[in-house]
Order: sequence, then C-alpha cells, then structure tokens
Amino acid sequence: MSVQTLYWVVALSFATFFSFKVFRYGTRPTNFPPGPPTIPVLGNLLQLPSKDLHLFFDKMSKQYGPIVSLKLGGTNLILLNDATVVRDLIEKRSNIYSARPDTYIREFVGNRNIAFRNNDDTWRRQRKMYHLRLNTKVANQYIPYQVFDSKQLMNDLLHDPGRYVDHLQRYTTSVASTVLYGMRTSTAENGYVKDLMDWMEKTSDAQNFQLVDFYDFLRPLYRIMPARFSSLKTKLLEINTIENRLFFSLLGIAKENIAKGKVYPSFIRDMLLAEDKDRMSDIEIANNAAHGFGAATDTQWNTALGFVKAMILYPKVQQEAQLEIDKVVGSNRMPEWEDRENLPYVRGIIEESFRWMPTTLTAAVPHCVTRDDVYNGYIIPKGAIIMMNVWTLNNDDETHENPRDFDPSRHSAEFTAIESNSINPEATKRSNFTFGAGRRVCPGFHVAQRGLFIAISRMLWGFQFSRRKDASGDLIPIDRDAITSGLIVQPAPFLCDIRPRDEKRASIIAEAWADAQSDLDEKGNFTEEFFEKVFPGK
Ligand code: HEM
Repeated sequence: MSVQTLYWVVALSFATFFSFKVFRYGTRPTNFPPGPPTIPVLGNLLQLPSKDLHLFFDKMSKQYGPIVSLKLGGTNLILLNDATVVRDLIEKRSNIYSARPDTYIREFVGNRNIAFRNNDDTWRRQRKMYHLRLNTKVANQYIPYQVFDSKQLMNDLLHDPGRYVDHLQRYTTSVASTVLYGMRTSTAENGYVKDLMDWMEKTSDAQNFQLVDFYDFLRPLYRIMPARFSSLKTKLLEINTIENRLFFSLLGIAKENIAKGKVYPSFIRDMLLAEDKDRMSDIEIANNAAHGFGAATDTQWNTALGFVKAMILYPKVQQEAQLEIDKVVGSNRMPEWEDRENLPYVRGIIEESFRWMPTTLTAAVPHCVTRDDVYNGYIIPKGAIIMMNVWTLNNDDETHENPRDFDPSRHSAEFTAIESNSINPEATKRSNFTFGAGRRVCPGFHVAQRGLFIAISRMLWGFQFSRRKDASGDLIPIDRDAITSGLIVQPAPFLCDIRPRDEKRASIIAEAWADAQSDLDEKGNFTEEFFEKVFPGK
C-alpha cells in the first residue's frame, strides 16, 4: 500500500469514526427508558415547547409510561411519572439519587446554594440546620410571626382588595424574612426585599434550562467568553455581585442584633449561635439564610394565589369551608393554628391547594443520579437529570377521580390529620409531590404548612372571593389551568372580587390590625416588647 493510500485510509477511518460519533450524539441508547424519537446532536431539544413544559411532560408520560427518557443534546433527562417509581428511586435508592445536576450556575455562586449543591459534607451541614431549626416542633415557635403578619394581610385585603396579589406576596415575604432573619417586611418596597426579589428572579432565570448545560463541552468556551457576549454570563455575574453585597449586609444586621442582646428566634440567629462541630462558617451562614429566603417566598405566594383561584372557580367549596369555620370558630374571632384539628374540610383545602396548582410543576430543582443504575431493565446512566413530573403525579386519574376538579373532600379527615402527608417517604400514600421527595425533600414544609393554614383559614373566615363580572353581568372567562412559565410557577393573572363577609368581621379585622400597631416600631418591625411578650424568657 502506498503512503498516499495509507493516508486516505486513515483520514477516511477518522472521518467515519467522527461522523458515527456525531450521528450517535444525542440519540437514545439501547435499554434507555422509552421516549420520543431523537435526532443526532439535538436529541429531543427541538420538541421541548417554549411554554407549558409540564403539559409536554404529561403527554410523554401518557405515551411512554411511568418512566420516560429525553435526550437534551448531550444530557440525559429521566422523567418519573408514577408514585411507585418515585418511591423506588428517589426514596429507596436515595443514596445515589440525591445529588443535583452539574449546572453552570454553580461555578458562579461559590456553589453555596443548598438547593443546587451535591449532597456532600457542606450540604449535610447546611441541611442539618434546617432539620434542627425548622422541624415541626421548632416551626411552632414561628407561629406568632405568621399570626401577626396575617393581621396585616387581612387588613390590606379589607382596604385595598384589588391588590390582593401584592398583599399575598408581602405576607409570604414577611413570614419568610421574619423566620429567616427576624425582620418583618411591612412593605414590598422595602430596600433589601427588592434586592432579594431581584436576586431570586435572576437566579430562577439562570437556573432554567440552558444550552451550556445541555452540551458540557461548551463550558470551557463559556468560561473564557467575555460576559458581554453571553446574557447568561452577564446575569450570573450580577447574581454574584448581589449575593456578595446583600447576603453579608443581612448577616451583619443579624450579628449586630445578637451583639446588642436581641437574640430572638430566627433561623440566622440559630445558625450563628450554634456551637457544635458542624457549625457553618459566616459565609456559609449568610448563604444558607438567604437561600432559604429564596426557597420560602414565591413558593408560598404562588400556592396562596392558587387557593384564591380555586375559591372563585369552586364557590361551593368556599361555602362548605365557611360553614365549617362558622361552626367551629364562630364570627367573634379569627381562626388559629390550634383550630386546625377541628377543621378537616379546611385541611382538605390546604392539601388540595398543594395538589391542584403545584408551584413546583417539575419539583423545582431536579435531582441527579451519581452512578449507573438499572431499574426495571432500563439503564439510568450516571449524571442523568432526574425530574419528578409533579403535574402528572398530582393529576394521576387512577388515584384522583377527575383530578382537575378542586375537591377537598377527596382527602379524608384521617388523612389530613397527619400533618406531613405531603412529604411522606412512602410516596404511594401521598396526594401530591409539590414538595419533592427523598433526602432533598423540602425542609421548609412545616413552616409553609403553618403559614398557609393561618392565612387561608383566616381569609375564608373573613372574606368572600368571587369571579369578576363584565358590564352585562356575565362572568369573565377564566382559563382554569393557565400558569406563568418557568420552573416555579403561579396562576396566570385572573380577576377576582374580594369582599368582607359582613360588617362584624370587617371591624374585627380592622381592630386587630389597629391593636397590632403597638407591637411595631417606626420601621414596621417588631418592638422589643413584642418579642418579650411572645417569647418570654427566650
Ligand atoms: C408552598 C411552599 C413550598 C413549596 C411548594 C416548596 C417546594 C420545594 C421543592 C419541590 C423543593 C425541592 C425538593 C427536591 O429536590 O426533591 C424544595 C427545596 C427546598 N425548600 Fe422548599 N418549598 C416551599 C417552602 C419552603 C420554605 C418555607 C422554606 C424555608 C423556610 C423552604 C426551603 C427549601 C430549601 C432550603 C430547599 C433545598 C433543599 C435541598 O436541596 O436539600 N421551602 N422546596
């Protein structure tokens, strides 16, 4: 063979090998869970819709079954569509299904965000604080904060019902800022709250599906690329700047308060005062508190908006709940957390709000598997992104009859009496997957459960929610399932009328808020006397 022929044989072999590799890239390997046909290089990327991803995932589950695979460029995505599969993988094999996907965002924020970090030792210490400081028992100590802020919520709804969306946002934000930092949010215009909101919006955008995460060979290029050529990189740098400035200034305030002897309950105080071997560094504490704030605000706000939407679409449910509240609580006072045990229908409303309009349609932050695994004969490769298909799981018509109907009576009194149903490791016994599962299951569940029960039961006690009518008296149409886009969603804007149920309740609401003023300083924060009254001896 001449040298020239040899040259051509080698070149041709290389070309064939390379074309074969390119052709195979993005295609579904054998023994992968089933899924739609792929095309080379792109896989299923072109099939992903720009909105209503959950409906596409739902279609995939109906077509291909309880476990589905998608190829997103070079990345493998596995969808879990059935409670048994969630239990078998996320719960029972949690030793390998509890990591997070290796996303580009982690390179920017020092990888200190508990929600994005792999389940390594730092994550274990971050998470331990949540277990110790936000468990059922400790969550109870935050009830006075939630009760207090619900009074402002009720008063805001009474005097300015048209802005109910903002009022619910302020309420959930204030509950989050008090639990995490011991500082109220009396108005959403508050400087640091605006900053935190801006940070959250940017983080949520940057965490959404990104090209660089589908093709990891692009990462070195992104690293050297000037930020002006990449909107993602610009955003990530902005996030970094906000984190460095804001998180430390909030930490500084918390430390100052402690130095002045103001050591009232908050998550950041507990982290700062911890003395065990797992105590975090200041920088980790600053991040853990702020990331908890990020996880606590929109999720609760969106759930509350879902509740309002359900009330105007299902007036009989609202009526039934009010009958129950009137019987148990009466009209002389607002409901308390302690009334929960006697309000099974209202408990059903809370459970149904989590199920019916899940703000975390795809479990918010995906999991990732850390080694090759085999399930029911399918190969699940190391590094695959694992998503709980929450919308499909919550709307499974084998476990829920007519799942798109908002029907609290589908949850029995015995079932809702158990507070932690929504995070039950026996996933097949759950009504919803809105709080995720396994070792990463939402650690703020107990705080959310209390904050939402207090707000929702009080709103039902005090107000009538109804659909807006047009000039000719016809109901303005509402798309029941319309939602905003992203990985954390809320109902698409809808019109709603909110009126006090009667004069007596209106005065109780107004008086409660007028009385509460004496517990606030000029900045709308709690006075020393309030803390001493509510937490005597703490
Ligand atoms: C309705 C309210 C809420 C919903 C629907 C919700 C939902 C979720 C979901 C789906 C996850 C991911 C679970 C998984 O990966 O399997 C999560 C994680 C998390 N949530 Fe929540 N959450 C809510 C409220 C809260 C609150 C009030 C806090 C804090 C006070 C909080 C703190 C966190 C944290 C820190 C994580 C990350 C945990 C980790 O990655 O290890 N959440 N949440």
